[in-house]
Amino acid sequence: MTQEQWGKLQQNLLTTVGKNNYTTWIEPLEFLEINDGVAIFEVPTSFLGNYVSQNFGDLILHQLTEVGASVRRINFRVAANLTQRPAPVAKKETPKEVLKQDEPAAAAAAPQAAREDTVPGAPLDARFTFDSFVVGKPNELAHAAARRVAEGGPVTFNPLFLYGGVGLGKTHLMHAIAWELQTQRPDLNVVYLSAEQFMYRFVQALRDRKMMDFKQLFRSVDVLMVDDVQFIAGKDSTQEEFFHTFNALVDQNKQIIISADRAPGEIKDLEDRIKSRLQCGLVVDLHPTDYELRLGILQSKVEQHRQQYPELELAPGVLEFLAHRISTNVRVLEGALTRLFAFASLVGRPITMELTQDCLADVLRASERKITVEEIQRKVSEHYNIRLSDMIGPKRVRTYARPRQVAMYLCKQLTSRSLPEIGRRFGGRDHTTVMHGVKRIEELRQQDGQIAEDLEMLRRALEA
Ligand SMILES: Nc1ncnc2c1ncn2[C@@H]1O[C@H](COP(=O)(O)OP(=O)(O)OP(=O)(O)O)[C@@H](O)[C@H]1O
Repeated sequence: MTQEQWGKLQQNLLTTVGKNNYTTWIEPLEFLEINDGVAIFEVPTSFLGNYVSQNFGDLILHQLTEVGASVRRINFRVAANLTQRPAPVAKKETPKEVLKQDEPAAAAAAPQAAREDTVPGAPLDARFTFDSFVVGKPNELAHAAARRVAEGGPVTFNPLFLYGGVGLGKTHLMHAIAWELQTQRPDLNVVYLSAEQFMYRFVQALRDRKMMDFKQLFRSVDVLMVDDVQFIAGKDSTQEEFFHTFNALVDQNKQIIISADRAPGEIKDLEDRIKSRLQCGLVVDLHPTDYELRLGILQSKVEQHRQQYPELELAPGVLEFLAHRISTNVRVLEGALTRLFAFASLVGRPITMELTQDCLADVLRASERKITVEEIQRKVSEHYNIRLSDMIGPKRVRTYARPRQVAMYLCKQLTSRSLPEIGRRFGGRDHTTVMHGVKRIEELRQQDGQIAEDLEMLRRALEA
C-alpha cells in the first residue's frame, strides 16, 4: 500500500469515526509499511497505540483489506524519541529497547484487530520486570521458578502455578516473565491476560459467533499466562472453555503459567478436573513478606522515588519503621512510600519519623496487627521446643518456667491484655506471678545476650 492509498483510507476513516476521534486518534498514525501481512504504523506514544488497537483496530484492518491490501493484522511502533514508559525504571534504556518493550504491549492490547495470529493478551506493565523484583526468603522459590520459565527453554513443568495473598507479587512475576521472553525469545507468541479478560473474550466470541477464531487464537499461543484464575470459579462455560484451551496447549507442549490467590485445591467452585490439571505441574506459593523483604522492597522503591524527588532527605530509621509496622501487603507498603514522598515534597520538609507518623497515621492504624496471647504461646513453645501444654501447665522446672516467663513478657509487650488476663491464659495463674515473670525477663534481657536475642527473634516472628 502506498502513502497515497493510506491518505485515501484516512478520509474514509474520518467519515466513519467523526472529526474528533479522527483528529485525536487517527491523524497521529503514520503508516510505515506492510511487512509479511502486518501493517505497521508509527505512533507518538504507546498509550495512543493501545487505544487505537482496542477501539479502531478492527475498523482499520477492515478498511485495509477493502482497498486490497494483503494484511492479516496491524501493529504499532512507538516513535523512539517520544517514547515514555509509565514509571521510572532502574535500568537505563536505549530507544531500541523501549521500542521492543512497547511493541508487544501495543500489539497485546489489540483484541479487536485479532485474526488468527494476533496476540490476544493484555498490555504489560513496564515497571514489572525481574530487575525491579526484590527477592527474599518468602518469594525465592516462586522467583526461581519464574526465572526458569522465562528462559523459554524446554517445558519442564506445566503449568507453573503461582499463588499467594493479595499484593504479594504474582502479577509482577508474570509480567516479568513476559518481558523477559519478549527479549530472549521474540519468536514466541507470549500471551498474558487475566481470567476475567479470558472470560470476557470468550463471551464476546460467543456473542459474535466467532468461537472458531477464539479457539484458533488461543491454541496458537506458545506461552499462555492467566492471572487470578480463581475468577472463573463458578462460571461454568468459561471453565469448560478454559479446560479445553489448557489441554490443547499442554498437548502441544506449550508453557502455561497460572496465578491465583490460593492453592488449586482450595479454589471453591472450580471443577475437580481443572483443579487436578492445575496441580499437575509446579505449584509454588508466595509467602507473606517478612521484615527483611519489606525493607529490601522499600529500599529499592526509594531509589526510584529519588529520581523524581532528588532533593528530599530521608531520616535514618524511617524505612525500618515502615517495614516493621506495615506488614499487610506490598501494594500498601508502596502506596505509603509514594504518599510520604509526595507529601514531604509538597510541604518542603525532610522525611522524618514525625512527618511519617503524621502523614501515614491512617495507614499505620489500619495495619496494626493484633497479636494474640495464643500466638505468642505457640511461637514461644516452638522456639524452645517444649509442648504448649507444659508451658501453660503447672510444672515449675526451669525448662518450662523460663519460656513461660518469656511468653508472659511478650504478652505484656505486644498485646493490650492486663496482667490478670494474661495470668488466666497461663493456666489460671495469679497476676503477681505474671508481674514477677515480666520483671525477671526484663532484668535478664539486660544481662543475658542469649535472652535478648531470643526476644528479638520472637518479636520479629510475631510481628511479621
Ligand atoms: N518482591 C517484590 N519486589 C518489588 N515489588 C513488589 C514485590 N512484590 C510485590 N511488589 C509490588 O507490589 C505491588 C503488588 O504486586 P502484584 O500486583 O504483583 O500483586 P498480586 O500478587 O498480583 O496481587 P493481587 O492478588 O491483588 O492480584 C506491585 O506494584 C508490585 O510491583
